[in-house]
Amino acid sequence: MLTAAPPPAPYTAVGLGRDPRTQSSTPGESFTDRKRFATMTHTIKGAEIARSIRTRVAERVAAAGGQVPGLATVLIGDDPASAVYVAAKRRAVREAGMRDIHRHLRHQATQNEVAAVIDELAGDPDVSGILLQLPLPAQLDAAPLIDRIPVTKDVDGLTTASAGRLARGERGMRPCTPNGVIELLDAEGIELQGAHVAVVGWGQLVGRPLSQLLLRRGATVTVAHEFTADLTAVTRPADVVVVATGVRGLIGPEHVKPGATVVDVGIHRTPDGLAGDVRAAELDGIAGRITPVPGGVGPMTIAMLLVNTLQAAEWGAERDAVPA
Ligand SMILES: Nc1nc2c(c(=O)[nH]1)N[C@@H](CN(C=O)c1ccc(C(=O)N[C@@H](CCC(=O)O)C(=O)O)cc1)CN2
Repeated sequence: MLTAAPPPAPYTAVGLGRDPRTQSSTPGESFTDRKRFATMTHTIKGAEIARSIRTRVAERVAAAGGQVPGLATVLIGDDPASAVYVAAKRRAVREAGMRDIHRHLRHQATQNEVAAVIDELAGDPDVSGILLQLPLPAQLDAAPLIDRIPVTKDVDGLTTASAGRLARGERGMRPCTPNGVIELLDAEGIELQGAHVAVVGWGQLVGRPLSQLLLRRGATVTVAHEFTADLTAVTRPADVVVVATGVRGLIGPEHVKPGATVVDVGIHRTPDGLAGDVRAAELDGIAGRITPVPGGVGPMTIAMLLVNTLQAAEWGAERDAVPA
């Protein structure tokens, strides 16, 4: 059944319209003026929130006994960042008491070789979920490979079928990072219904699915990107700004309304360590809340992958159940 998104409701965030931090600044106002109203910027502890989700998943796995959920990770090539992420996912799977299944193909793997591995995992009853780590080497076409993953095992929520289910508001797997962003906002008690959320980034992994999830929560969503002509005009009115562009340091104080929540999905490896798409230090005392890099959204991606794998195992058990 097609269900409509919930109607907009009055914005219920505490203090809106009274707290000067939440009021848009007037034209010509300097950042120094805006800082006059500043209070402490709260750092959203994504790593802690992720840890508590992972603990709850592990408890559910232990309580279920019998059928152990299994996650199959497929890594092609030797991209160092991908290797780090896959290793972290596999560690999290084992810590949760799940079965860790892994396939590593050489960088030159062909489309047919990868397809054969996915087909083999798709038919394996011990595999509850399949994850094809992205990005793939240039000779491979990701979309048809992702679409070989059965929708019931699509723990990344990236198949065409899962994306369609999300667009239509039907039951299905949601991509891990956008799901993690919503979890973070919920954990912080940020009211989404009626809030104005600016999503900066249009990618399939984060921006597009996140905008759909937010719409279904009753947020007023504006989607922008690094080529938006006047990005500030889009982000400054927003109560929540989520940034997933892959452009390091794109967002600074000029883009953010005092008191707004800023969620940084970007991760860049620099000589000074990890950095995000947001110039976080410059937002101190301006943003009401901000996610750090590292320790913000990244760990949530892995926690939500475990949640999806548990869900996939439950769907697998339902599918395999013999009717009485
Ligand atoms: N098939 C997929 N590929 C990719 C996805 C995805 O969701 N599915 N997302 C990203 C990368 N990613 C997961 O794969 C990911 C990114 C970051 C983290 C994380 O925990 N980051 C830490 C820092 C760790 C480090 O980089 O040293 C943090 O932010 O604190 C986990 C997973 C692209 N590919």
